[in-house]
Amino acid sequence: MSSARATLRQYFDLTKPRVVALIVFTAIVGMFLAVPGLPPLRESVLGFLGIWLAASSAAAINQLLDSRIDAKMARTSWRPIVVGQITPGRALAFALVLAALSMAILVLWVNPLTALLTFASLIGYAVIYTVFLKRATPQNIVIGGIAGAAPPLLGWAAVTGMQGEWDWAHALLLVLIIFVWTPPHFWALAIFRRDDYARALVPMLPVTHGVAYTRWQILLYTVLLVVVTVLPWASGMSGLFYLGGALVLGAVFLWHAWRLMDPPDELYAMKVFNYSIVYLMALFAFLLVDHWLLPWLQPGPAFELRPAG
Ligand code: HEM
Ligand SMILES: CC(C)=CCC/C(C)=C/CC/C(C)=C/COP(=O)(O)OP(=O)(O)O
Repeated sequence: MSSARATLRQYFDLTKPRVVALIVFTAIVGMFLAVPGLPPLRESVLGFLGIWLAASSAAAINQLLDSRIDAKMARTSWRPIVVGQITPGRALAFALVLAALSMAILVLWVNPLTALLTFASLIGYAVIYTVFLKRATPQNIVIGGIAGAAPPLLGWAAVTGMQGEWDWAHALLLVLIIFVWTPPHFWALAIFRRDDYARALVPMLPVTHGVAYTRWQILLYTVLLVVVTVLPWASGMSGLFYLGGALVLGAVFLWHAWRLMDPPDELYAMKVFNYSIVYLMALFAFLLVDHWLLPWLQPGPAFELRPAG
């Protein structure tokens, strides 16, 4: 690889691109669900850019502030700041440029509310979670999960400005789904990587309360997740196509969480973690496709019984 390409790759890695890709996808689904038909092109594209840049900036700040922890963990010891490929000063400058670009785009061309909510999410993850919660309590990822769960609300706000009567309720329902999904997502990985966290003195649940307790918590949150994912259908936001998909995906998640109580091997926790990612991606894809199918699947006038005359 040429050195310019290698450098580009290192800055790209600094933004946790795969996590941010799923985050941005949930924001895009929020945009589509916020309005009937297609969302306005200008606000969608600029909103997408602003949210993507902010999430990338937050990820870079996280790597900057966490570099000493990352250096102690096998999973993260390759990261560009840890191995000296990017200096802390350059990482900070890079993150500040991304954040400034994001805020400029959102304030000038989307709306101030989206900018404010996006900025709060950035601070929530990059500072409140990374600097305080992560090092302080095993509930770190539950509380910190609010920032990672916010993107559907950010997308919704970008295209509506939250002017409609039901905007907050429906957008917060999507946030609630990701919020409840985060503990099973993360704790499955944390079970497998518990030695890493113990070595780095990070109080993650499997370290502070043990693996058996963490497995119960994963099962509990997965049950809650299945219940919460029924709400978009129950509230009339989504249709039967979504409900069917959510129930099948949820049943598989429950089966995994149940098996994790007495797993066949150590690697099973990673299977659950990998499934959690497929689950969220597919769940939001179901929300999106259902939104387009809804007008066709709901009985239209052709099916209505009208009184004669
Ligand atoms: C506080 C909340 C969260 C915590 C603590 C957390 C934690 C983690 C960790 C530790 C990893 C492994 C990353 C690595 O090895 O580089 C990971 C991977 C991942 N997370 Fe999360 N996560 C959270 C929220 C989210 C959210 C909100 C999303 C998306 C909506 C997400 C999507 C992903 C994806 C796609 C991966 C796989 C990345 C890869 O394959 O490189 N996470 N998460
Ligand atoms: C503006 C906006 C939408 C912000 C979104 C913030 C964001 C990128 C959230 C992702 C959460 C995440 C990857 C947590 C990883 O935990 P960790 O940092 O403890 O994991 P690590 O050990 O892999 O670094």
